Amino acid sequence: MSFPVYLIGARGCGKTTVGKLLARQLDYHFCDTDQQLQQHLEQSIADYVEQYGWEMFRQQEHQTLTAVASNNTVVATGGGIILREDNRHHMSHSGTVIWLSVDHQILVERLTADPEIGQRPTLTGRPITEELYDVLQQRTPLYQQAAHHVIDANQPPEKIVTDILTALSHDALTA
Ligand SMILES: Nc1ncnc2c1ncn2[C@@H]1O[C@H](COP(=O)(O)OP(=O)(O)OP(=O)(O)O)[C@@H](O)[C@H]1O
Ligand SMILES: O=C(O)C1=C[C@@H](O)[C@@H](O)[C@H](O)C1
Ligand SMILES: [Mg+2]
Repeated sequence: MSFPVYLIGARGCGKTTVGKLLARQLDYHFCDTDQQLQQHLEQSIADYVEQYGWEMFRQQEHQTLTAVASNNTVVATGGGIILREDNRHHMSHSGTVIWLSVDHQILVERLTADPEIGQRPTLTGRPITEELYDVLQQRTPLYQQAAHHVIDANQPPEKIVTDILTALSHDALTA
C-alpha cells in the first residue's frame, strides 16, 4: 500500500504540471485540490473568494484536502494549503510531502506568462507578481516545516519528476 504524495509550494511552482507527470510515472491517481474545489463550488476561486472571503475558502480547502487524501494518489495542493496547522499535520502524517522550491524571479516569469486569475486571485489587493515576494517571505518557513523533501523546481518538469522519484526511493529503502 502506498501513501499519498502531496506537492506543496508557491503559486506557479509547478504542482499541477509536475503532479500529472509524477502520477503517470508512479501509476497513481492524480488529484488537484484547486480543481476539485472549483468543481465542487461550481465557480472559480476568484468568484468564491469575492463572495465569501478567504476565511471561508480556507475552510472549504481544508475539507477538500482531507477528502482527497487516499493511497496511490499524487495530490497537487493550493499554494496556501500550508497556512493551516491542521493541513500541515494532516499531510505530513498521512503521506509524503514534497516542496517544489522555485526562485522568486522564475515564479514571476511563470505567473506573468500564465496568470490564471480565476484560480489565483490577489491575496493582498496588489497584483499577483507584486505581492509574491512578501507572500514567499511569510510562507517559506511553513513550506519548510511541512515538507519531508525539498526539490529544486527551477528545472524542467521531467528532471523534477526524476528528483522526486529518487527522494521517494530513498524513503522506501529506509522504511
Ligand atoms: N518546471 C517548469 N518549467 C517551466 N515552466 C513550468 C514548470 N512547471 C510549471 N511551469 C509552468 O508554470 C505555470 C504554472 O504551473 P502550475 O499551474 O503547474 O503551477 P501550480 O504550482 O499548480 O500553481 P497553483 O498554486 O496556482 O495551482 C504553467 O504555465 C506551467 O506550464
Ligand atoms: O497561494 C494561495 O493562497 C492560493 C493559491 C492557489 O493555488 C489557490 O488555492 C488560491 O488562489 C490560493
Ligand atoms: Mg495548481
